[in-house]
Amino acid sequence: MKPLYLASGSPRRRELLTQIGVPFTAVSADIDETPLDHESPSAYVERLARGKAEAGWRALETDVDGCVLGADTAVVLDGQILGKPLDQTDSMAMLLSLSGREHEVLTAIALLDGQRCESRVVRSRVRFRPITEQEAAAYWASGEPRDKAGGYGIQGLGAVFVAGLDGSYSAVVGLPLCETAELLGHFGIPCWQTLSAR
Ligand SMILES: Cc1cn([C@H]2C[C@H](O)[C@@H](COP(=O)(O)OP(=O)(O)OP(=O)(O)O)O2)c(=O)[nH]c1=O
Repeated sequence: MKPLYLASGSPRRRELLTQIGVPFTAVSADIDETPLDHESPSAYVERLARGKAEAGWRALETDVDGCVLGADTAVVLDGQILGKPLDQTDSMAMLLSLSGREHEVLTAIALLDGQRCESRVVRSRVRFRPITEQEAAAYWASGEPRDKAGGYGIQGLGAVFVAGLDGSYSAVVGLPLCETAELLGHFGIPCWQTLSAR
């Protein structure tokens, strides 16, 4: 089986990939995440996922037989991309804008080897219950929003705001496992084999 590299510094993505039993090595893939003018959220996450996979590939140098997986997640409200909060004011404004409403979470994955790159964009809808200013301040103080797109983590304390989800839970956390497993299969890296060998 080809060695797999995960081009990500996200602990969530590492945990999710571990969940489906595929052995991998994490490599860093720092790229510029500034959206282009007039770029749609879907084009944005796909470009970044591909860019992270390519940056990971360049970091490998010697292992030309390997495969590199990159991913990117964006929270989208009224067509606007909400990134990671800059500070408490930004975080609270983000959370209060999501309060009592539905938003989209887009996660793109890209898988690359020496010959080709394949990518997918997974779209989920998340509905938040109304959130008070006091709750938004207390949530910031918990430390959870800091490194997360849209300023919340569905897998953590942020779950108390989530009244509904239509889509992929793992995609909201950062790596859509159904689609990731499918792409890995296209590149000759089956999850099932590893799972049945446990
Ligand atoms: C919406 C949401 C996002 N997130 C996280 C997943 C990602 O780590 C982060 C989105 O930012 P990304 O830029 O997609 O990822 P990252 O910078 O954390 O990691 P890397 O680029 O190195 O792979 O937000 C959650 O953990 N839970 C959630 O519910």
